Amino acid sequence: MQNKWRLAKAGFDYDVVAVFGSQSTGKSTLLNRLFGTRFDVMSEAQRQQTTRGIWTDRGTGGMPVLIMDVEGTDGRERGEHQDFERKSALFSLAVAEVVIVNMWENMVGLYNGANMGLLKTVMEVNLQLFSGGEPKKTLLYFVIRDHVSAAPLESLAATLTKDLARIWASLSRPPGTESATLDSYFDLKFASLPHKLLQPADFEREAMGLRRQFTDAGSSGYVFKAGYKRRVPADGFPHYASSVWEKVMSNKDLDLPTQQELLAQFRCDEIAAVALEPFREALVPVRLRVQEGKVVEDLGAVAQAARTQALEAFVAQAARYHSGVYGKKRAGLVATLDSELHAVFLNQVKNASAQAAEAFSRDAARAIEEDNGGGFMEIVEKVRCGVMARFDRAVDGLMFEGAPWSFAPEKRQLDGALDAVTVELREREVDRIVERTKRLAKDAMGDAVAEHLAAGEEDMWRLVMDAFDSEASDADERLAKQLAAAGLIGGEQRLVVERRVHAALWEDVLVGLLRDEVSDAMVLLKLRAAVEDRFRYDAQGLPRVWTPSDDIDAQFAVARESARALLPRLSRVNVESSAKLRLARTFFPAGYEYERTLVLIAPARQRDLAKRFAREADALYLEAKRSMVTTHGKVPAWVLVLLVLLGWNEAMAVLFNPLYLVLVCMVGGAALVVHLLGMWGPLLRAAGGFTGVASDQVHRLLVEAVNRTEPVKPRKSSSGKRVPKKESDTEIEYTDPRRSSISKRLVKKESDIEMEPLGKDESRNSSRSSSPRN
Ligand SMILES: Nc1nc2c(ncn2[C@@H]2O[C@H](COP(=O)(O)OP(=O)(O)OP(=O)(O)O)[C@@H](O)[C@H]2O)c(=O)[nH]1
Repeated sequence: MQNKWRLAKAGFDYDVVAVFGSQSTGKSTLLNRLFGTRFDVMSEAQRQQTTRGIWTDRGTGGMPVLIMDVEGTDGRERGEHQDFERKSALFSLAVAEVVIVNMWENMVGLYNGANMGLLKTVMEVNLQLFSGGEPKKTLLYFVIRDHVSAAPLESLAATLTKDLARIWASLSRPPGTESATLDSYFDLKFASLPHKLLQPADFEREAMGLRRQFTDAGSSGYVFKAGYKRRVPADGFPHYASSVWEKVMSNKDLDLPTQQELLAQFRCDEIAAVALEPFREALVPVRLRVQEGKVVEDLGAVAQAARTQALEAFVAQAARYHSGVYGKKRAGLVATLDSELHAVFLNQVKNASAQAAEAFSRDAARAIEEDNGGGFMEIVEKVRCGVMARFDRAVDGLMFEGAPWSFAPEKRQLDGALDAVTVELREREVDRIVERTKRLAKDAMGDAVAEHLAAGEEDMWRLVMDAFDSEASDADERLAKQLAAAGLIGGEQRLVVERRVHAALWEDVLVGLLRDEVSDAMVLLKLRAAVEDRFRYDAQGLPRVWTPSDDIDAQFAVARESARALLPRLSRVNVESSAKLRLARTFFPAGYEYERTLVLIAPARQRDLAKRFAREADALYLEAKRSMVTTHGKVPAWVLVLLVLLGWNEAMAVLFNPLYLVLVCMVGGAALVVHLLGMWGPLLRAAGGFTGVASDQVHRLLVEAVNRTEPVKPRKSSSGKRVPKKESDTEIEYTDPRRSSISKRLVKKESDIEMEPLGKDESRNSSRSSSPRN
């Protein structure tokens, strides 16, 4: 249809004509005249059958007509294959809309002649083919050859019509067609041609006139009327013809409606397959990009164009076929197109979703970071709107008219993912606010806590708790303002955050500060300050100078006991006075056990500290005793006598030497002044200190001198770090504890503090002070 006759794209605009008749009656000659074909014509000299089987050709001069030259009936050569006549008639009537019955004039009226048998066969097979459905008319065009008699064509036509009616009446018709008349199945048309050999010129002229009826659609006798068409689209003709032929040759029932449905199914599938090819090709590049995780901007447009093109190509060809089959096949094609598109679209939506979630998380975090005054929720909502708008744009392009899909579930899923990111960001924001609140609280409470604990007064916990309560109230106020400004949360959720902040203020801030204050070094410092406060200074805060009349033991016992009483007080937080903690159940988060944080110094550590304090206190006591011996020691009488005897000459020399006398008087005067002022104790201590410093200096110089001669490796700690020199390790300045807090007097950090030498226990203490806890 395509390669030889160029008719495949003709749709329904083509016609099929077949010629029947007895053998060698000039059928091929007639067809060649009418249609310009080149069917073989029997040679004049050799009378034998020329046409065997059925031959087909297209009319020349652009005629969209297929002509079938059918083997003539009564063929002697066929012999036993008599049923070929019936089969060829069945096939021709199934395919051709116009059947030319070629006969000699002298055959007209011969009812028992070969032609009548042929006509009977034609009518029978026609009934077989069309009785099932809507009757399809066929034009029977009788061409009477060698019309040489005087009988007019009308008379011949009437004779033939009568014969046909008789045959029709004699047919046993299938149920439902009993009352059907001949003309409900056939139109009859008659023409005659002069003798080809006797009247060649007339023959040619009239043959040309006949030709116009087949070529000139405008002529009144035009034979190819729309009602005769078998409605087999040109591109389906080969399949239809071969399928009919197959049925005919295998003697199977042949009904045209079924054949046409089968043809429609076959052709619609073929057309759909062809239409799908460019569609799939157009999708390949975008599908690849989508599979790489990209969002393809023009995916919707590309897909829609490819889909429309495929459908149009299908409709253009398939719509000519059986409407029921076509409808189903079209729906099938649409389903295939849409399912392939949907798979790509789903990937695109998945990519768009992932990109939206990522962009939201990143952009929102950045916008919060660069916050220029907008509230948290305002910022997040703005970013979210932008992200969702981008997602909608990517998805909207995929929703074209009649599309059976919706991406609402994917959008809901994305909404859920963005909600989760929002919650995460909000928690991070709340964490930041809580951290800020904690920092402020630490700054605010740090000094007060240190001061109250350093004073160690009976009511120190009340003061500490007052400070905590007040800070907690301030923090609540600050938090409420910050949360409101950020538009973060309110109501129940705010209460939850508040309680979380309370727990942080309590444990991370206050208890943290308190634990710093009750480290070993700090506790020992406090205890020592407490004992010194009572033992070394009098009620007016002046340093004591011990005299033999003082009861050092009693004074020391009182001072030590008062200091010892401080240790248990420091060991546990007393929250009785806190109004906030009285309502701990609603103040802290549910399940928070603040009681476990109350113990600051465990009993074992308390015992250890008590021992270490006792040793330090003993040192104070011994120092006090020594100062009294130094100040008030008595010189024995024999020493004085010995002194007079041995120093008589020197004394006389001094007395009689004016220079020495003046010097002695000055020294004596100064000593008298010191004595009268009661300054011997401090003076001796100052002298002792000076001697100590001088001895240290000498010691250092000696060590340096030795080191210069013999290099010594630097002393290292177990961790490999250089250990500072002992001489500069400790630098503690003591002043009146009633005038400033102990904490402020601590110049070096606690780990650097080293107590005074304590004889045999020194090594044990020093090893304990370098333990990890310290
Ligand atoms: N008398 C007469 N002879 C004709 C006419 N047309 C053709 N012939 C001759 O009849 C013979 C058979 O012609 P074909 O055209 O081959 O006849 P056919 O019916 O096609 O023959 P088969 O294909 O063998 O059945 C040829 O020798 C023709 O010259 C005609 O109109 N009148």
